[in-house]
Amino acid sequence: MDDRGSTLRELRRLLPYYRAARLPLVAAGLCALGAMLSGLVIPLVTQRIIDGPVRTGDIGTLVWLVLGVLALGFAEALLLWARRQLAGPANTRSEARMRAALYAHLQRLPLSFHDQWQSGQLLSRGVDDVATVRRFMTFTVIYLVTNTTTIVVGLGVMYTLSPVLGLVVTVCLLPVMVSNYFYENRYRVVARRAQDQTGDLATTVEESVLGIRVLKAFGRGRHLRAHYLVQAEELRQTGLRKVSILATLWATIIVLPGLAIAALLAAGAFGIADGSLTLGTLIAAITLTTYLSWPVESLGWFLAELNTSAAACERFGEVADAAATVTDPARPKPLPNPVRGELRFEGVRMRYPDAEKDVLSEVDLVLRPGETVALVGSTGCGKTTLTSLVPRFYDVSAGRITLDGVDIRELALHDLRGQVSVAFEEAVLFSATVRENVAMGTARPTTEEQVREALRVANAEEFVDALPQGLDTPIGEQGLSLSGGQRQRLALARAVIGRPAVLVLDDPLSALDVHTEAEVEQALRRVLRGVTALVVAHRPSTVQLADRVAVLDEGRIVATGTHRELLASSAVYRTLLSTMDTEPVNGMEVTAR
Ligand SMILES: Nc1ncnc2c1ncn2[C@@H]1O[C@H](COP(=O)(O)OP(=O)(O)OP(=O)(O)O)[C@@H](O)[C@H]1O
Repeated sequence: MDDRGSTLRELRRLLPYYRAARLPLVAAGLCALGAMLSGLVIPLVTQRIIDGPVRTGDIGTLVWLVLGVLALGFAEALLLWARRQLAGPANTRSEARMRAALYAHLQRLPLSFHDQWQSGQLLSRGVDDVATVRRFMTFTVIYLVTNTTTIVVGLGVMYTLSPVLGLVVTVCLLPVMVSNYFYENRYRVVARRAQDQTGDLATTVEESVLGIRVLKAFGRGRHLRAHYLVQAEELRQTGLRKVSILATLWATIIVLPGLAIAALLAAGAFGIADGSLTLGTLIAAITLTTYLSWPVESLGWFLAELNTSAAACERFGEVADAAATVTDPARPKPLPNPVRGELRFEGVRMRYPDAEKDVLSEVDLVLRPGETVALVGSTGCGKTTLTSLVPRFYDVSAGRITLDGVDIRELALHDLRGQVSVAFEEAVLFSATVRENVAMGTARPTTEEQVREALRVANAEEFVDALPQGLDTPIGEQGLSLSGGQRQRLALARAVIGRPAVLVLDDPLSALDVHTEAEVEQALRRVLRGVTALVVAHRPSTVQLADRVAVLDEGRIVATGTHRELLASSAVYRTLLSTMDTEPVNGMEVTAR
């Protein structure tokens, strides 16, 4: 009972997406019902033919009755065609609506959600589960209703033909219904498991494709393949379990209508012998039972599909219902005009969901407009976490961050992110052209000159022009066809194209070799001109770009000042520098004194 309730509850979630499709779906259902009923009438006409013209030799009536059977056959075919024509377009539209809604919601969901979800699980929900739901709405729902109606009407007709034969058929078909009910509950559990395992498998495939270089470099391909095979085997076992449940169900289902026909023949023979039944009635009853076999047999299949779809809806809902915790305020404040870019951290505390302690416990820091501040600290002390609070990838747990005096949570996300640009340690590019990748840095339409200007600032115009199709050169997934330094410079161009007031950079130099580092460093110098920038520094060369340095230690900013000031005043800073790359950069003294 509870299960049935939850199946319906899950399916109710489809209403918003399928509301617009309800008229075509009802019309398609009526067509399917009409087709079924026209098929049901055929046995009755057969009875008339056998008990009428076949016995009396009345050819005129025979012709009309045969024409009637033909017309019914045509009507059935036409109605089935109309059902597909009506249900198909409406359902594919709703499927697209579901996909679009899920995709949009995935964009809204905070990083804390994405941290916890495997991409393969999201992929299988957006692709497989939505398709399962569409199949359900195209076939299952319609046939569950029409088949049940056909069974009820068919049994009614059977009882009007002969109550005894009606009873015989009911007794034989009842166990089919019961076993349908019994098996579909078991099938539901296995169906859900199979869907989850498909998601796990998709995650493994995706990760091994994205990480193919690492796998090859470390020779771990074989290991991951073994892992993949284990997962594939688990999925296969679940598939076999599904097959086994369905096989038992089908065996029960197939044998019983056969038994019904045998019982009808036996009971009918007695009826004809004692004159209580005509031959026409017996043949009509047998034809009717044969006709009812499919609706009865398929009921189990459709109930299984109902459960698969309920599981798909449940899985869809796990994402669609996840709360978008980082959202626009109810009444966003307007951005100051012009934005000066003063960034202030006031008593900022941050703890990740489910974490036991704070990463940041009391961060106070002011970045003056146009100033570049390098953030240094030991590994894992929370530098990336601090920078990711500025574009509100995560929200502070306490305290506040202000931009020109306005709490960033009071700004519309769109406004905030229009003013705060980011570039990460690893430059992430998309499988699109250079132009599209750079233009992605702003929501505003961009001209070629603006893209070029951004590339110039990022020291990237020259190498882009040397690419086979210049700005229109497609770059592979993740930009793997470019060198590390080229990728990083494109990422910087993307960060500056929207002319942000604030730049947040997670050491763009740290993943580069010395030669490439010099190219990107040059780009960074230009990028940082005129904007407020918070730059995580893993290398002395990055520290060198900053006007001031802030030292993060044990969740707090323990010292701020110029490099020289800190060398003189902060023991933590000196220790940190001694653990960094100690190579002097451009004559700068970086080693601990
Ligand atoms: N998404 C997350 N969920 C939970 N904990 C996280 C998450 N990201 C980081 N952490 C934890 O927060 C702490 C700070 O991580 P963070 O990446 O901010 O450090 P970091 O100073 O940038 O490190 P590094 O210098 O090595 O890049 C670490 O203990 C890390 O395990």
